[in-house]
Amino acid sequence: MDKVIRIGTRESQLALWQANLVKDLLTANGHSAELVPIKSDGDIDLITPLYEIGVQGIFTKSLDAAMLANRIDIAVHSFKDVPTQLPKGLMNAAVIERGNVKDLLVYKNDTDFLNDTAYTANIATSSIRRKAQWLRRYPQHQLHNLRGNVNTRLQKLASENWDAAIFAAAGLERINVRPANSVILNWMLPAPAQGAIVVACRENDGFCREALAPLNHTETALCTSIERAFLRTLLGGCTTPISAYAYVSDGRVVFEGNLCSLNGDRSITVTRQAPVETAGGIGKDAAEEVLAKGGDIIIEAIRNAQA
Ligand SMILES: NCc1[nH]cc(CCC(=O)O)c1CC(=O)O
Repeated sequence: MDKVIRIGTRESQLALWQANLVKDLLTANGHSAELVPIKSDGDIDLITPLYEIGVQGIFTKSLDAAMLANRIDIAVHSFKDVPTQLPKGLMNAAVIERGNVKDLLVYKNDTDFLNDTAYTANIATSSIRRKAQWLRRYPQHQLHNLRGNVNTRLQKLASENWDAAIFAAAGLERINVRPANSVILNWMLPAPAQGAIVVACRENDGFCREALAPLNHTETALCTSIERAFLRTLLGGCTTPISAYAYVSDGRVVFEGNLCSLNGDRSITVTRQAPVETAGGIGKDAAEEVLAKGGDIIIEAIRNAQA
């Protein structure tokens, strides 16, 4: 009998859903696996916006520590929460096929306010990427902080006097809590790796690496690695409104990346296309173009504002 693979997970409904998916995939391949729920700092303080906490990997570091201490064997993460610099000794061993990548607006009554330029709508999100893109499109709106897991955020929206709140569609759809009052924001460019799930393990754990290899979805792994290379090249250690999305169409990777100022008054978008076989470098390339087009000045301004 195989050893039982210990799967570390956060305790939110979405995290447990994602961990159970990985457990089912491993079990279907003949492995034994069990869930080990672990609290993350990002789930304990639900008031402070994440960009103010400023810690890279706030959702992932408790699981990373548990893996390095050999209390769990693998960890399941929303890929967009994973820092581009992994702790020494850990590796991303599989990227699961991507779900819905888009952002979703959940509204209270109707979406008429989107077409009424005289109305100051109240929109809730704690994501600086969503804030910046929203303000670029709707500069007259008022934004409010909204933290917590998907379920707490939906409850908070119901109890506050806000017009709408922004979520990752994948988060709501996976656990079946997408309200009827919701619309996909097709114009909003998602966070790098949004909608994708990654499974990490110890680099020296050959057994888990082999068990996870068949779970890797090549196309999702390629697209998210391009998006994360864009992020890594732009990110000088500060929290910045950076978006990126890559997908494969007719054997080609189509990429779009964006860097925005905090209030959305400046925005640089870069696009790239390349055949799948040679697309590995287009995320880094695109980021260098953003920097050359004035992105370095936007990043410097954000760094000064956050210092
Ligand atoms: N930052 C929190 C987070 N991390 C992953 C998801 C949703 C699932 C995903 O994007 O893969 C969410 C919630 C949200 O952004 O609304």
